[in-house]
Amino acid sequence: MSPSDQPPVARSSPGGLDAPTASRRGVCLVISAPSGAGKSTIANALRAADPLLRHSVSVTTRQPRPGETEGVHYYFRTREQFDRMAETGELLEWANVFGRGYGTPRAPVEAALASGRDMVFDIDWQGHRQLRAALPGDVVSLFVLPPSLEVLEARLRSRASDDPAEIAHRMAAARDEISHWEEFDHVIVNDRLDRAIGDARAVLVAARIARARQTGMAALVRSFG
Ligand SMILES: Nc1nc2c(ncn2[C@@H]2O[C@H](COP(=O)(O)OP(=O)(O)O)[C@@H](O)[C@H]2O)c(=O)[nH]1
Ligand SMILES: Nc1ncnc2c1ncn2[C@@H]1O[C@H](COP(=O)(O)OP(=O)(O)O)[C@@H](O)[C@H]1O
Repeated sequence: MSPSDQPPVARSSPGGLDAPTASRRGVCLVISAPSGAGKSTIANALRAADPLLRHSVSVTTRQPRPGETEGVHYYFRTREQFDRMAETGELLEWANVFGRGYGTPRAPVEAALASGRDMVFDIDWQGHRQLRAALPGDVVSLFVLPPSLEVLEARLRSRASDDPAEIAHRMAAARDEISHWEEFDHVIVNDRLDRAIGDARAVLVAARIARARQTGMAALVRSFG
C-alpha cells in the first residue's frame, strides 16, 4: 500500500481528529437513553473534545427550556410546521416522544456525511431504528443506562428543566425506552460521568477506525484497476 492509499486513521491522537476528506464518508453516532440518563451531557462532552464532530440539531414541537437556543439545541416548530416537514420528506426520521414531535432534518446529515464529517445524534429508539434503515452502514449506536431508576428520577429532578408532571411522564416512559437496549450496538451505564464519556469516546474511535479500514480497502481494490 503506498502512503497515499493509507486510510485516514488518526495519526495525531486516537480520537480521529484529522481533517475530513470527501473520500471518507462520515459516520453517525446515535446516543439514546431514557430521559435524564445523561445522553446530552455525554454528547456535549464528545463534541467539546472534538470540534469536528457535528451535532445533528433536531426539530421539535416541544417548548424551549430556559437556556435553550433556536438552531443550537433544537429547531422549535409548531405541530403544523413539523407535520409539513415530515410530509415533504425534509426529515430523515421522526417520532412522537412524550406526546411531542421530534425529527432529524435530512439535508445537514446528508451534506455532513458526504463531506466526511462525523455526526452525533441524541434521538430515541424509534429514531435509531429509522436512521439505521435510512443510512445502512453509516450508523453506530450507543444506549446509555442510568445506574438505577431512582438515580434517573433524582437526575431529572436536579436538572430542574421539567415540571413534576413532565418528570412523572418521562419516568413512566423510561422502562419502555430501556426495553429497546438490545437493538443497540453498545450499552454503557452512566454512573461515573468521566468513565461514561471515556466509553462513548471509545465507541466513536472504533467506528472511525472501522470506517477508515473500509475506505482504505476500497482505495486498495481500486488501485488494482
Ligand atoms: N426520534 C427522535 N427522537 C428525538 C429527536 N430529538 C430528540 N429526541 C428524543 O426525544 C426525547 C426527549 O428529548 P428532550 O425533550 O430534549 O428531553 P431530554 O432527552 O430529557 O433532554 C429524548 O429521548 C431524545 O433522545 C429526533 O430528532 N428524533
Ligand atoms: N454521571 C452522572 N452523574 C451525576 N449527574 C449526571 C451524570 N450524567 C448526567 N448527569 C446530570 O443528570 C441530568 C440529566 O442529564 P442529561 O444529559 O440532561 O440527560 P438526557 O439528555 O439523557 O435527558 C443533568 O443535570 C446532568 O448534569
